[in-house]
Amino acid sequence: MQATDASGASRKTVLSVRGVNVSFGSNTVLKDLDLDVYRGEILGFIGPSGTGKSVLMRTVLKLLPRQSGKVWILGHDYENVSDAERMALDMRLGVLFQQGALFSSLTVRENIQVPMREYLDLPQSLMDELTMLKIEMVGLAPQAADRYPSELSGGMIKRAALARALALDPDLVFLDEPTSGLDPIGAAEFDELIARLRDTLGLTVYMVTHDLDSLFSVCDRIAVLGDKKVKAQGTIEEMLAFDDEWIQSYFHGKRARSIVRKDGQPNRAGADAGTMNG
Ligand SMILES: Nc1ncnc2c1ncn2[C@@H]1O[C@H](COP(=O)(O)OP(=O)(O)OP(=O)(O)O)[C@@H](O)[C@H]1O
Repeated sequence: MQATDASGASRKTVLSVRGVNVSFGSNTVLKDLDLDVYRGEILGFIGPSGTGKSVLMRTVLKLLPRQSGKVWILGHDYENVSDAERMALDMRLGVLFQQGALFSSLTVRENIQVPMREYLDLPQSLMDELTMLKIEMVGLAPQAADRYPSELSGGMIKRAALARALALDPDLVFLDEPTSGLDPIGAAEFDELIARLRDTLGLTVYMVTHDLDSLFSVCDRIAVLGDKKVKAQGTIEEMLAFDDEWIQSYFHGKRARSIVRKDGQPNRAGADAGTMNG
């Protein structure tokens, strides 16, 4: 699908959400929500706690039902595809859930091979080879392959979970708060890794985050959830100038001061130094 942005440039849409409504009983979480994610971008998805960022990600992935609305992924109506098309589409998506969600009884190698076993029919030797490539790609030492999640640090768990999300060479990856729980240096390194993978693999990244550093240092665009819909989307510069109380206090509040300059422009040096997190 092609879309035209505000500058008139044509961009390929890899995820398109239109008019999505999600309620749990009388609790309406998302109402008439629209969102586009473009090929090759890193989109940061933010919003106050409990407003439905995870619900949207899970709804898009069909892990939660929606009452109405449409979701197109990589040009396909995700609701109306055959089982075979759905499987082919699922292989092009990678997901990193909050806390990593690795299987605790499996080693890192076995965790990474779960999607390979589910979707591919490969000899064990080839799976082992591919696994070691993924491990290297996310910056883990080869010895990490035989460790169990309980033997890994928080940062290693995130990297292992990312390696699993990349197991099938996806086009689009969903990351739910990938840097939460990491110290500022670990978080900055993880951001760099995501940016590098986007550049080298041509990934499109949909990232739910609370991390101001990530927004400033790696996100190309930001979408803000509020009032049950996407109430603003654009570049960091556009967000800094956006006339909305929550967005202003988010980007100009106490936490943000070291990464937003007095003139309201992003202080890239401050962001790169990884001085803020969480
Ligand atoms: N399976 C579910 N059943 C019922 N209510 C749910 C379910 N999942 C989420 N909710 C509700 O949906 C709302 C949004 O939750 P969600 O976890 O998406 O928020 P969030 O924006 O991701 O929050 P945070 O930033 O704190 O992670 C909350 O009110 C939550 O209680």
